[in-house]
Parts: sequence; structure tokens; C-alpha cells
Amino acid sequence: MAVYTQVSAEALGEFLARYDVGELVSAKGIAEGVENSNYLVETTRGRFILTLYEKRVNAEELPYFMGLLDHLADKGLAVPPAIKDRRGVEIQELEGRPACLIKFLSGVSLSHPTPAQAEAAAIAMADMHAAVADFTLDRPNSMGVDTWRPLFEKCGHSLNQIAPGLHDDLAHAIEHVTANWPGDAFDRCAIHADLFPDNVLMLGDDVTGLIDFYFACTDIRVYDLAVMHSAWSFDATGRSYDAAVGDALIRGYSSRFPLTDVEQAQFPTLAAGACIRFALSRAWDWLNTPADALVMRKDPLAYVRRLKHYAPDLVKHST
Ligand SMILES: Nc1ncnc2c1ncn2[C@@H]1O[C@H](COP(=O)(O)OP(=O)(O)O)[C@@H](O)[C@H]1O
Ligand SMILES: N[C@@H](CCOP(=O)(O)O)C(=O)O
Repeated sequence: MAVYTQVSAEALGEFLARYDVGELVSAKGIAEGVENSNYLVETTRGRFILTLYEKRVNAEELPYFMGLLDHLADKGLAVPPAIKDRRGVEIQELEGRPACLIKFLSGVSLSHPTPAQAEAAAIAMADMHAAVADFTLDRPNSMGVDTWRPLFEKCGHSLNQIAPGLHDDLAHAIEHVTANWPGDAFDRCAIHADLFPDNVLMLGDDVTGLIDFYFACTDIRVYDLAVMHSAWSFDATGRSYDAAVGDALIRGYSSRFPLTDVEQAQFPTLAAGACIRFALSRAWDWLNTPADALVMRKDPLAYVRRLKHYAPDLVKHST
């Protein structure tokens, strides 16, 4: 489920009256997603997504995310910008939460992408990186390399409740990966930072939308590909690597931005970093979300297993 905030028909009607979008016909909560409350809203003029931003999205950062979406949409990329109301305002308040009415994009997100679909999605990511060359806003990565140790320490030895030895494995991995993290020589730009299959809408082999930009930030450009590679190239448990999908991602991305020798050499470190990032956020959620909560907890070990794929020497005890 991802409807944390209920929106009454009266409040939604008043909200929509600020826009030139027609009259409310229906509104249904969208089950997918974990961070925000999303509704599919139908009006007499079409379909829209209504997003109410919940606790993990800082309202002060919404102008960055919306600015990035506007920038990409203006360049013709398939991303969903917020709709402006009659006064030109995108970021509103509804039921006490920051809220935006967002362009609806067609397509579905895939559970088992084929190599052709992976290649198309990686090309779409590369097109996004090309399009931000003149994007001027900046946002530090709130889940970047410097945040891993503090989050690891907040999780503490409770990590061993998830799997015996997980604390020591992650301590070792964080130390090694942060010590070998690429420096200033790598290109940096606005990256998506969470381009999992569920954040790419597709019809057949065509990408119809990149969505969910709420971790977007300024960071190493090829790190975005590493995040994608770690998310797309494995089965859900992280046990089985699909080389055809992994290779297709690299091939698609390289067709726009060929990887330099140094980027190729450092790719396993970047991918190991991506695995640490998602293993840690999932571990934190695992330890702090009651097992019977409405939100499904995602398995941290699925990322520890991926970490083992990219850096076999770093994981000794927990998988
Ligand atoms: N602009 C959009 N057009 C069509 N569907 C969308 C759009 N934005 C979100 N969705 C649907 O809502 C679901 C949840 O959105 P998402 O942004 O991933 O939520 P969360 O930020 O809570 O993870 C997506 O899986 C997709 O089905
Ligand atoms: N992709 C992350 C969690 C973030 O969820 P999203 O629905 O906002 O993409 C993970 O799988 O751990």
C-alpha cells in the first residue's frame, strides 16, 4: 500500500478547482510505491497522478525535484512534471501535506525486464544525463557515500538480527568501498539514484516514462548506472545474476556515454556502493517497521547477496 493520507472528496474537489483540469470524476489510491501517498485522479479532461509527500520527502527539497522534472520535460523526455495551477503554482498543500498534481504517463513497470527492455531503459537514463548538462540546481545525495557509516552505526548490532554476521560484513564493506570510492576525476551531474524497474514505465520495448525522482541528487554520473545495474540484473532474492540483462544495460548506456577505462575499472566499486546503500536503507526499515505494518518491508539481504556478486571478498558471514 502507499496511501498514508486519506483525501476527502470535498478537499480534492476544492484542490482541483485551482486548476484548469476539468471536474473530478474519480480518485483511487495506488497500491504500489512505498514513500508517498499516490492517487489516480480522473477528471472530465483526463487522468492525473495526485501525490501527497510523506515524511521521507523534505518539503523544502520539492523545488529541486520539480525543477528537475520541468527541465527534463521541457527537453522532451518522458518524465512526469507537476501541473501548474491557474496562478502558475506547482507545489500545493492538501490534507496538511505538501502535494502536487502530476502528469499521468502510460505504460507499466516490469517485474522481469528482458535484455532489450533493459537496454532501452539504460538509453533513457543516458538521455536524462545528457539533458541535465545545463541544469543548474544542486542537491547533495541524502543517501550518498558519506551517509553510509552514520546509518550503519544507527542500525548497530541489531543488524545481526537480520542475519548473523551482517554487522561485521557491512562494517568491512563500508570501510573498503568508501576507501576506494572514486574521486573528482569522475563526471558528476543530476542523477536519478533510484532507477529500479518499478520506476521505469514501458510499453513493449519502449520506455514511456521515468518516474519517482525523489532521491535525485548531484552525484557521480556512472553511479546512476551502477544503481540501475544492481537493481535490474538479479532475481528478486539477489541470488541469481542475469548477465544478458547486465550487459544490455552497459551496452545501452555506453551507446550514449562510452565508459572510460577508469570508469570500467571502478564499476564494481560503484555497484558495491549501490548495494551497501540499499542494503542499509532496507535494513534500517526492516529494524524499524513493525512486521505487521501496512507497508511491505523489502529484504536487505537481497542487496547483501548482490554485494557479494560485485565484491566477493567483502561478504563472509551473512549470506
Ligand atoms: N506520472 C505517473 N504516471 C502514471 N503512473 C504513475 C505516475 N507516477 C506514479 N505512478 C504509479 O504510482 C506508483 C507509485 O509511484 P512512486 O512514485 O513509485 O511511489 P513512491 O514514491 O511512493 O515509491 C508507480 O508504481 C506507478 O504505478
Ligand atoms: N528502490 C528502493 C526503495 C525506494 O522505493 P521506491 O518505491 O521509491 O523506488 C529499494 O528497493 O530498496
